[in-house]
Amino acid sequence: MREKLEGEQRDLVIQKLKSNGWQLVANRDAIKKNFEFENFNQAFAFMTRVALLAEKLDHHPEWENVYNKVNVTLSTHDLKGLSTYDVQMASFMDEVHSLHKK
Ligand SMILES: C[C@H](O)[C@H](O)[C@H]1CNC2=NC(N)=NC(=O)C2=N1
Repeated sequence: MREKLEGEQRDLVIQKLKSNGWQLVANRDAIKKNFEFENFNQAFAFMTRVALLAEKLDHHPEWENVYNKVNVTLSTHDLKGLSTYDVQMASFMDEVHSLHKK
């Protein structure tokens, strides 16, 4: 279920995300992380796996890829903020990254 994160729940979630290398974006309610891989192939494999979940949830990352780097921002556009889907996407990305990293 997709819910906007608020109050204490939001604080707890953000604390956990920060401990996994996510940062709050300065001028909007969003989180970001830069992922690095061995090479382009690993980076693209990561993006392919993440894309399947994004389509399933109808929840898409803002991201850019240059060779072995994928810079990601997550936010829920129609709620103008962070939701449970951003947290789900972030943890999935961390999990997939740990399979693909050097
Ligand atoms: C029409 C379509 O369902 C919406 O535009 C979806 C697509 N993907 C999305 N992705 C994200 N991150 N936030 C949204 O609000 C969103 N909305």
